[in-house]
Amino acid sequence: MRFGGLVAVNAVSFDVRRGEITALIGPNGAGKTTVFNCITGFYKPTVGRLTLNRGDQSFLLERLRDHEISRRAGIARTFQNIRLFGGMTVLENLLVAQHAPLMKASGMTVLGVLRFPGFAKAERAAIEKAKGWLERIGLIDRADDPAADLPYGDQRRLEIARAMCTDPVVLCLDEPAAGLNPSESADLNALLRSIRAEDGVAVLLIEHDMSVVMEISDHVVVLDYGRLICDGTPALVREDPKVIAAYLGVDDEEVEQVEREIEERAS
Ligand SMILES: Nc1ncnc2c1ncn2[C@@H]1O[C@H](COP(=O)(O)OP(=O)(O)OP(=O)(O)O)[C@@H](O)[C@H]1O
Repeated sequence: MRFGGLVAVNAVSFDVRRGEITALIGPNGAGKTTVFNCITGFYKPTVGRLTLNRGDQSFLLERLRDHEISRRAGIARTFQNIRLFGGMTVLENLLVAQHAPLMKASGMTVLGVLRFPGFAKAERAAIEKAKGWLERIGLIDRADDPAADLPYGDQRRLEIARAMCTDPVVLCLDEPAAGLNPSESADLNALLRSIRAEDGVAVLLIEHDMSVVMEISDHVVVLDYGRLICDGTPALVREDPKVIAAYLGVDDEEVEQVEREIEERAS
């Protein structure tokens, strides 16, 4: 992905698998958000291919329009800053996420206004699904409160539930643990683990909090200056000299020295 003369992401290739949590990490400016923006259709990569395999269907994401990436391919995302509809209730936020199927069931409004049975059924199903997610994230008692009134950690989990209400196959989370206290962070980890176990979704997250990354991810991809420098299990990534050097801000020529120091410490 180029921005004028700047190559923000260069020849990066990795897989994200269903039923796994993949963390995308790297120092500031490494290109993580740019990768997210390419996957979710905010940017069209200058060169390259993003393939999503879903059952026997295959989607080339860079060729789809933004709304098709969420609706047809099944990719959902959250942002670094919370983007709930603060004035809407907690429940309404989850219904908005189901707007597309509801609009279809309402025959683009007409059947909805006339309360056709098909629409009433779809509406009930949407409310049931929303309530199911509120049970899962422990917010059913706050269903009718404005979303903006929730504590920060609850808002983060509500955002994830909202993304899940679109029935995604890939859930992209941009720094979900940012600003959370340890107890909120533990609740977030539990939610992500349950999504991995119960929903068969591929979770891709950008995260700076290494305790979250090491605790919940199955697979870690590390970027530095727009290039992929490591791709493997948390244990492998933690010991990789290139990763340690990137995080310590070590120059390229000093990487060998860091490698030697790590080997000496290990022996
Ligand atoms: N729209 C844009 N126009 C020009 N340059 C951009 C644009 N978006 C990102 N960049 C540049 O691309 C590089 C990668 O930025 P990106 O935001 O993807 O990094 P990041 O790893 O997400 O960083 P952070 O951890 O700070 O969020 C940076 O040099 C950034 O300045």
